[in-house]
Amino acid sequence: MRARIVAGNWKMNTVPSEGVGLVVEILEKLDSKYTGDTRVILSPPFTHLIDVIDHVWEVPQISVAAQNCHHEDNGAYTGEISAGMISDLNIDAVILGHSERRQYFGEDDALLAKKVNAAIRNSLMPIFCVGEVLEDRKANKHNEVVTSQLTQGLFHLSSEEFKNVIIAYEPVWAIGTGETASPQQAQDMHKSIRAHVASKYGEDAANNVSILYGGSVKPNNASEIFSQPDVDGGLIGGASLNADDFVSIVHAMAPAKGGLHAV
Ligand SMILES: O=C[C@H](O)COP(=O)(O)O
Repeated sequence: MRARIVAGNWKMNTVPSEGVGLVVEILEKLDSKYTGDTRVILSPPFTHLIDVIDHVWEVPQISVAAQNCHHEDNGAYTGEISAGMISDLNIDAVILGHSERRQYFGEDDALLAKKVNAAIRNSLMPIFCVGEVLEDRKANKHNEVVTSQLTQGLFHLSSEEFKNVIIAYEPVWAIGTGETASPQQAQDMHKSIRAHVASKYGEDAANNVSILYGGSVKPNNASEIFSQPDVDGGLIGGASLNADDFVSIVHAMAPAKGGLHAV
């Protein structure tokens, strides 16, 4: 059974002291011995990773993810951070392919495929983001765009490696805009992604991969989106910066939806 996950992507927000305050508040509100059946992932900026992992490492249901990594393991890449450096901090995962990385930093599928390899090589789970821009959606090309992103960026992995992947569908037109995909639009895309995974890796892999929705998820719309059968949780941006909102979104994952496997 696939994991149900709510991940908070803090993006380039909070200074380290504020980040520690946020994680402490989240832990208080979740209960510091959180044992809920929704896995929680916190993804702060690089500068806060050590502080955040220090606060959550004893809570088995909470993991920490970095927001990016370089595709090489080391070398003359001033200012960059490798997957091995992140992994050595006992971080579990890394977000790759976020639309902001694709849009503002020119990351294409070929580069992302190398970053995915670096993550897997260093025991980090890639949280691989895909999603179409508004023009693609209007031109009815959204499925084509997303399946191509998956094929080019992820589907070079072996079946064994693919077991460590989380997919996040984030329609670019819904990120930070207050506009969400409708629950049906999210379900349709998640179903299409799962079918595409099945065509490459088989039904078991498709049933076991967690597919998160991201794009203006808030406490007032999370339950409806999460209730869709192929939506296994969320990748939350803005609302993850407010402990009350984030915890309320974690609680919006319906317990009846199924079990959990280790991430
Ligand atoms: O990684 C998170 C997504 O970009 C969603 O951000 P948002 O919840 O602020 O729309």
